[in-house]
Amino acid sequence: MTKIAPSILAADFSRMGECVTSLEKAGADWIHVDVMDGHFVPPVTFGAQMVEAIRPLTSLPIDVHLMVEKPSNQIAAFQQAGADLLSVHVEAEVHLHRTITAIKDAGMKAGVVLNPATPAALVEPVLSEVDLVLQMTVNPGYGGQTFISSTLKNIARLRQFIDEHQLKVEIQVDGGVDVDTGRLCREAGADVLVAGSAILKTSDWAKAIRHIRG
Ligand SMILES: O=C(CO)[C@H](O)[C@H](O)COP(=O)(O)O
Ligand SMILES: [Fe+2]
Repeated sequence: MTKIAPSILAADFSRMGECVTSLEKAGADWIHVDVMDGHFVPPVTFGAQMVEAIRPLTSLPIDVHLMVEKPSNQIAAFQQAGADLLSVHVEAEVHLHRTITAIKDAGMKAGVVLNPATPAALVEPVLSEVDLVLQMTVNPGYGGQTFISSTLKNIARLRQFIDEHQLKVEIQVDGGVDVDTGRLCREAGADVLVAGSAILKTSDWAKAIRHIRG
């Protein structure tokens, strides 16, 4: 079954705790935390302290999407805060293999992330080492953007590579995902759909999660 990872970027930040407990009740599979540093992407959001704050409120896996320069500097802080999965952008990390190894050595699952214009081939050498590959379906930095359909080709290519090599890697997609674009991503081979606006900006989160899951 397709997993749904609601992004708390779309939450009311003054009611974050309530938001996380409501998402769990509404049927979310993971909680997606978008960390932005004002350098890799223009906005600044939150860091390991947010993970520490929400960790006691949910038993769901906390899935951290690091949109930061020098992601290796953040590994210890997110491990101590209780993150389950740490994903780093291939565009932000020169020593990708070393950073993936450090994330796994710290006891977390490791993910690699591709921007829409980054060729999928760039992560193929490390796919046997990671738990997750995240294909961005918008340019990172903001919620509520329009899905970029040319990314579907990357999703299909990743699916083919993973199946051909019989790898245990989940394909996650993130950005502009709703009922319609979520279906296209599932058909292209995605396993985990991140959705912010299409869940949190509606009045019935359980219904939105059910419909996006398909
Ligand atoms: O990584 C992200 C932005 O960089 C967010 O996870 C993503 O944009 C989710 O928001 P929405 O579903 O509203 O597009
Ligand atoms: Fe994200």
